[in-house]
Amino acid sequence: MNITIVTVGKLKEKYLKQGIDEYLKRLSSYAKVDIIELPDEKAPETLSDVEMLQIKEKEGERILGKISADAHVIALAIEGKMKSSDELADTLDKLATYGKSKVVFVIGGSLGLGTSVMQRADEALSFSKMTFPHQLMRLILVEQIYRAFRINRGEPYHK
Ligand SMILES: C[S@@+](CC[C@H](N)C(=O)[O-])C[C@H]1O[C@@H](n2cnc3c(N)ncnc32)[C@H](O)[C@@H]1O
Repeated sequence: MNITIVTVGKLKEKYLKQGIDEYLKRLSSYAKVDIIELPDEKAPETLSDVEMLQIKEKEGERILGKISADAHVIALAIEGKMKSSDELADTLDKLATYGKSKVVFVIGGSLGLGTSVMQRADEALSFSKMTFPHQLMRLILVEQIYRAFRINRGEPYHK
């Protein structure tokens, strides 16, 4: 399976980078996982609703430019559907079974994801009602993808 994580905004924190690299290393035995980091638009503190929409759509164009037509897209969104780790594992297992070998996870920037990306997404996945910074979300996501592969292989993983 080819997994791509498309993210908006730079990963600046060294401690998060180390954690992400560790999970990418572990994941390399199970799947090809690539991270595409896209630049974010400058977002000053005070923005009108229209300006916010414009920023999200500009970032959205960049995101959509990285997604091929045959990919299954999972957009990370607070208002998406919550899943257990077993359910995410099952989703990835079913996609592999039905020949969907390209899976793209999308993490938005500080304003979130725009309408065009949400419309392209095959599903929206929520990690809780809480808001996580995009950099931390990247680490949480790679850990959960790793956990999913371990679950699907029936391999032990600390609870
Ligand atoms: C700082 S958050 C954006 C917050 C923005 N106000 C919103 O409502 O989407 C950056 C990105 O991290 C991801 N994210 C943050 N918290 C999340 C959660 N609880 N579940 C799923 N994705 C989340 C989303 O992709 C979001 O676009």
